[in-house]
Amino acid sequence: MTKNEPLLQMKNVGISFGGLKAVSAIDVELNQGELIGLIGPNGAGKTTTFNMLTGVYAPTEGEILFDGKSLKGLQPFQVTRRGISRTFQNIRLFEELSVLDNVKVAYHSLAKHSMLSSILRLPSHFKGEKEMEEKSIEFLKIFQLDRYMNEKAKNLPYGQQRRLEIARALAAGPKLLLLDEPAAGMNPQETHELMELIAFIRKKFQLTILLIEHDMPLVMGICERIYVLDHGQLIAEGTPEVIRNHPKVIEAYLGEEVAE
Ligand SMILES: Nc1ncnc2c1ncn2[C@@H]1O[C@H](COP(=O)(O)OP(=O)(O)OP(=O)(O)O)[C@@H](O)[C@H]1O
Repeated sequence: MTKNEPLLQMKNVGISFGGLKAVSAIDVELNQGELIGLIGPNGAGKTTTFNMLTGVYAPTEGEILFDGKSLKGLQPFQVTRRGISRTFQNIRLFEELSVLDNVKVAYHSLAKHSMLSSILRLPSHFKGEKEMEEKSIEFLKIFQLDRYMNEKAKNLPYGQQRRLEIARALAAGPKLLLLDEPAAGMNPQETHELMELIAFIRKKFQLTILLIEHDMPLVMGICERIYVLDHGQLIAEGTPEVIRNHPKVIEAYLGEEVAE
């Protein structure tokens, strides 16, 4: 990737499920370090877009370039290794595992030490394991979750479970972080803390972030630019100010949420 090239380029990317065009030839560009929103009414194609970016679905049209290289044909774990991590709309933690193990699992998926050394329990395995544990604890500290590290994930309060999901996504060392409705189900206080956390991790880890969110004050408050999807089409793109006043966006939302 040259210095001025976007980190992510979606060129005419779309996908059909049978007769339904869920996403239709969209163009999205994210520059290194940007925090960008992806909004739209229910069923607009936002999560489907994330699924195409992470190798869950293969686009039926267009191409996706990440860090200058095509993502075509990659499986989700390969996309993670290239540097794209995500969280899910419905929290997906290993509920019965400890908070610490939930983060360690993310390291395991990237582990450099070989399967053989792990089976044979060679010294390199223990070194790798110890390093993973130390790094995982570091992440938990950043998210103020270290005091819960031996607790089962399912026992954490809801807002903390969402934070743990983000911690786990970050443990994979992404360049691009995709957050799918991270504030869903949070109370205003938790949402406010989440906004601060997103701003903080973005700086600390020099991340580029794409954020799906229905909480308009949150999106308008922290995103530099916003893409708006409606019925699988990209209907607008621009700064929060532009989006707030965009006739097509107001129409898609029936003028309510965005104008507030
Ligand atoms: N695997 C699939 N098979 C068939 N249709 C699908 C599949 N995945 C998504 N769709 C359809 O694609 C459209 C877009 O769905 P998507 O979940 O991306 O919307 P969304 O914008 O994320 O909505 P929400 O805000 O409700 O989460 C919907 O009509 C949905 O039913």
